[in-house]
Amino acid sequence: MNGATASTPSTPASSKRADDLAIDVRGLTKRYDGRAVVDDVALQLRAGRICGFLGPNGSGKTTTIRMLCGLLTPDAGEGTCLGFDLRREGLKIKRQVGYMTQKFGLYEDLSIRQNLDFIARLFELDQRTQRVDAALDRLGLTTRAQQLAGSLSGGWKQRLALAACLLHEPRLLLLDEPTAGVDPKARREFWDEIHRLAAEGITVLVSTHYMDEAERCHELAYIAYGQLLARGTESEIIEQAALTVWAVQAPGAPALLSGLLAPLKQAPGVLSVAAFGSSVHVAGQDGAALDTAIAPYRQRPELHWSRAEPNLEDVFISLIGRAPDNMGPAVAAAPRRTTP
Ligand SMILES: Nc1ncnc2c1ncn2[C@@H]1O[C@H](COP(=O)(O)OP(=O)(O)OP(=O)(O)O)[C@@H](O)[C@H]1O
Repeated sequence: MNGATASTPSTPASSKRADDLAIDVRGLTKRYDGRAVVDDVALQLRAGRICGFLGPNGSGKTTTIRMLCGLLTPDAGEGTCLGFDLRREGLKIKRQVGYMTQKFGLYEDLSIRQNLDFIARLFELDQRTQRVDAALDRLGLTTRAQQLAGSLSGGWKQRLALAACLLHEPRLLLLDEPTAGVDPKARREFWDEIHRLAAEGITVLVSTHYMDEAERCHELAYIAYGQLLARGTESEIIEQAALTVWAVQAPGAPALLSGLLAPLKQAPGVLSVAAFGSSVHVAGQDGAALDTAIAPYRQRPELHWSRAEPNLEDVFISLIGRAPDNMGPAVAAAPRRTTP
C-alpha cells in the first residue's frame, strides 16, 4: 500500500483534521546514484501518537526521518511536519523536533550536565540551569550529573541522548533505533518514558528492529527497499496481510527442522519460512498454493503440523519476500514500480 495511509479504529481517516497531524507528507522520495532509497512514501501521524517505523537494514528509515526533520531535502514529495512546510520551513521544523540519531552524538569527555548545558546554549534557551535540572530529574540522571558521558553504559547513554533532545521542549520526537544494543530493563524504562511523553501530547516516530517494541506502539509503518508496504495498527497490519500460517515441529529432532524445511522457501505460494522457538512458521497468502507446497512435508511422520495465528514477524518477513528489490544496478529513468 505504497503511498496510501491506513486509518486506525480510533482514528478514522475522515477525522484526521490537518491541524491534528504532526506529520502529513506524501510522495516523499530520495534518490542516490539514480536509485530511489525512499520511494513515494506517504505518512500521516496524529499528534500524541507513537508510530513504530520498521523495516530491514538499508530500507530507508533513517533517510525518511532525516527528510522529515529538515536535514535532507527530498528529491520529490511535499507535506508538512508540525504544520510547517517540509521544503520551505525546515528551520521552524528543526526548532520543534527532537531528533535522536542512531549513533551517540554527545561529547564523551564532557559530563552529563555539561553536555545538556551545551545543547541548551546551542538552542539559545532561556533559564538554562532550571531546564537542565528538570531534564536531569525527569530522566533520573541527577545523581550522575557530574559523570562523564563516555563512562556511561549503553542504557544510560540513551537516556542522556533522550534528555538532550527533550531540552528545547519539542512537539515531535524522531527517534532512530534509540534502544539498539540496550538491555531489556533499560529498554522497558525507555519505553515507559516514551509513553509518558506521548500522554503529554508529544508525537513520536521511532524506528526499531524489535518486535516487542513494535507491539508497544499505537501504530506502525513498515518500509522495505524504500517503499512503504504496510501502515496501521498491529491488528490491522496482520489482517491486511491475509496470511495463512502453518507451525511445524519436529519433537524428535528439533535441530534438523530449519534445514529440512529450507527448500520450502523457494516453493510457489510460500512467502516465508521462519523459526520461532521450537517451531518453524511457514506462511503464504494463497492457502491452496501453500497446501500444495507443504504437502510432501506433511507426509513425514517426524513432523507435526498445526495452523497458527499470524504474528507481526510473519507478516514483515512475508512482506520483504514480496517487495521489489531496489538494490540492483540503478537505472537512470526507471519506470515506477507498482506496489504488491
Ligand atoms: N548519503 C548517501 N549516499 C548514498 N547512499 C546512501 C546515503 N545515505 C543512505 N544511503 C543508502 O540508502 C539506503 C537507505 O539507507 P537508510 O540509512 O535510510 O536505511 P535504514 O532503513 O535506516 O537502515 P538501518 O536499519 O540499517 O539503519 C541504503 O542502501 C544506504 O546505503
